[in-house]
Amino acid sequence: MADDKGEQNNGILVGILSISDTYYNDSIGGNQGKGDNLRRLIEEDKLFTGRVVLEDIVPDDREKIADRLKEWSDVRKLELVLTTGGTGFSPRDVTPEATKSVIDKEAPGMAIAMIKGSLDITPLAMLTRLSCGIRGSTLIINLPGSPKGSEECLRIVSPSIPHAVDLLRDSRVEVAQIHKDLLAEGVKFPPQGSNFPPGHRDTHEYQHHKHQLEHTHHHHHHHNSHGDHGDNGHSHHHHGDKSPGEHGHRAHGHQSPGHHSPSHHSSGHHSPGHHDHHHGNHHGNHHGKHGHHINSKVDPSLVAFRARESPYPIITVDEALKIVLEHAETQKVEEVDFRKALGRYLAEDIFAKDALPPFPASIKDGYAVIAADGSGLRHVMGESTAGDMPVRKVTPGHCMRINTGAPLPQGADAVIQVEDTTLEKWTDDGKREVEIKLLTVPKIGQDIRKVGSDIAEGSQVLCKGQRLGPAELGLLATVGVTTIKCYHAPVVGVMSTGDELVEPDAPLTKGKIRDSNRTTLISQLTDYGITVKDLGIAPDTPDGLLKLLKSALKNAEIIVTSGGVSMGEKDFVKQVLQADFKADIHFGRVFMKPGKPTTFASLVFNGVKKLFFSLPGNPVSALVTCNLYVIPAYQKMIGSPNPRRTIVKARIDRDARLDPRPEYHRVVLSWKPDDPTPIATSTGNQISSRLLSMRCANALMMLPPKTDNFTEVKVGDIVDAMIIGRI
Ligand SMILES: Nc1nc2c(c(=O)[nH]1)N[C@H]1C(S)=C(S)[C@@H](COP(=O)(O)OP(=O)(O)OC[C@H]3O[C@@H](n4cnc5c(N)ncnc54)[C@H](O)[C@@H]3O)O[C@H]1N2
Ligand code: MOO
Ligand SMILES: [Mg+2]
Repeated sequence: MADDKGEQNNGILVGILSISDTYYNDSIGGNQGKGDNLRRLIEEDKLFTGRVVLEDIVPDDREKIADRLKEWSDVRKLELVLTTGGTGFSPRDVTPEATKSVIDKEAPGMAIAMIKGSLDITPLAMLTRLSCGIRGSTLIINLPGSPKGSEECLRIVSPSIPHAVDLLRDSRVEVAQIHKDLLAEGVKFPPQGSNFPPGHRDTHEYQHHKHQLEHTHHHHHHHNSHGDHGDNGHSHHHHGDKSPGEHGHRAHGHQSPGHHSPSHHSSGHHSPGHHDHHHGNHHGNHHGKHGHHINSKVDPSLVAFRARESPYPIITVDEALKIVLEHAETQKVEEVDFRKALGRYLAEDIFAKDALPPFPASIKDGYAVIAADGSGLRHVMGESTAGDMPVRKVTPGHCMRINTGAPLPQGADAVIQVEDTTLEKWTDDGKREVEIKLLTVPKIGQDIRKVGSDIAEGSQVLCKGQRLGPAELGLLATVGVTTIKCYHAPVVGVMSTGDELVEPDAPLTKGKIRDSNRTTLISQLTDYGITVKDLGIAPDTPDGLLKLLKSALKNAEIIVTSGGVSMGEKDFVKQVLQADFKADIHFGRVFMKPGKPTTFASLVFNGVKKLFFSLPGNPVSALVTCNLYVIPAYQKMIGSPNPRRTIVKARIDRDARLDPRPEYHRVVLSWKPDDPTPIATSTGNQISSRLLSMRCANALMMLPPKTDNFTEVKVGDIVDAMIIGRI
């Protein structure tokens, strides 16, 4: 597994990196042939058995050189990288510095040999600064810039190169072999998927797993035969790990020996592939404030040992949501000021201590009268306005001006609205009404709200478990209950991960994209009244992730990350959660589109249960899975009796082909005048990188997975749609 036979037969895989400002500028649009002499030495003169597979020119720029060296060793997996140029004394010469910044180990002997050999030829060799070393399993050798100098130096070190490369290859094979042997001896590596499903952790299962570790293609009967192929063009059909709805047994992926398999039951031996030295953080931990180094147990250099199939069983959305809701425990009750309680759930019943209205109150602007007087003339004796209690009593033949909401004066038993009266007599200055005429016959109680007619004294106005929206908070204000018992509202921390990410206001430099997930996730959560903590961007390194996640634990109870959960060799989130935090990974894959690598984990920190939602990095996947899992979990924690999303029926506006995975197709729901069923208008291309497919979407049309007989839905079909936005 560690070595491809073909590679060995063709000799050492070599890259030649020329470093020169001048050559770089001249070379734009075409390689100027710098480094050709070295290629000839290898391929024609056969200095050693090798093949030059990559050649490039970069300017004398430390970062550019370092980036290329990292790419060639980590991604391109070259076995030998020769640099030529940038090794002198001029201020622009930075090749040795760039090299030193990326290598794990120096190989000073090679540099000494080259300098010693060159000194025999010219004393000017004293001015050559060369660095050689090893990054991962790649040997990097600096050579001088001049064709003559570089050739001489390569000749000097070439006898040692094949053996050096062999040793680096061997170490890979050896590590793999050691772990294979350990497995054969029955050393307890954590069983795969041992956290899932939660009810299946018995010893029997565990033993069963141990025996299965090497024979991983282990099929169980599924009730459901959907394979999972063809997602976004990655259409490898794996076996064994695609078992939607699989109960009772976990699916088994292929265990790579150095891979941290998903478990917290690690018996002190959780990192079989871990070397006892720690690598520096090659990628620069840009969050390091104090220069304090935190070391993750995850070794980022073991690229070759990453799992080639996900060890996490794929589970259905229903199962995933059930697990999430089981772990999202309703929080403890706390007292809060009602002004801070919008969106929260009551943990107590609320009663009215007073009646509303507390006095008989007028419903109209008009006159308080005695009904028995009938219609006709009344002498106006004064007024009752809101906010005052009238002192005078209405006597027969009299009336009192009254406003809406004002207390009914004593003696009166009806209100006549001003529209039903005429003014008969008034004072010359126009300041006083003296006599009016009622045009209608008043009835007792007319236009009067009785005491307690809105809220009776002592009655229950709110119940435990009700959500506090605007009206409910208004009721609390009305009854004067300003401190209430609610379920604790956890703080949600939101973090992006990825070396490619820059802040939205930053200019785009090479290879970078702007971080949109923090914006979408923070906004989505804030929209639900959630207190959100922005945790920033973590780099794609175990150390960087560890550091940011550690601080996240102190600041948040639910931690939402995006990115770094799939199969990439830089996808370290799951490994760090498991190896460094000993987190319980409840699931690591869900049979859905988008959102397949959605990961959910928990751990107890300082006595508090913390939940981790590690959402996929694709912008749509992150936002959809936040809606599907994070929001229901939060709702459950703050006491919602019904935390699941609302699902309605909708009519699809076009034909849509089904995906092998159940799809959450983004739509805009709208209503036509004569049709009670909403129309679901698709947002178009549903690829999970396309955030435009979420634009204005207020629902997710829940399309079933494709089967042999059922491959598409047709325009006009009625489908389930999950409401995720304002309707
Ligand atoms: N070999 C396989 N590759 C992939 C699989 C798989 O099963 N096997 N699954 C694919 C699926 S499905 C998804 S979804 C993605 C999920 O990837 P990760 O969660 O590991 O995320 P990254 O690799 O870090 O990023 C994916 C993508 O999203 C962009 N991204 C990440 N963070 C942000 C952000 N904050 N703002 C904007 N864009 C972001 C990132 O640049 C990548 O383009 O994996 C598939 N691969
Ligand atoms: O396709 Mo992934 O499942 O985009 O989220
Ligand atoms: Mg990835």
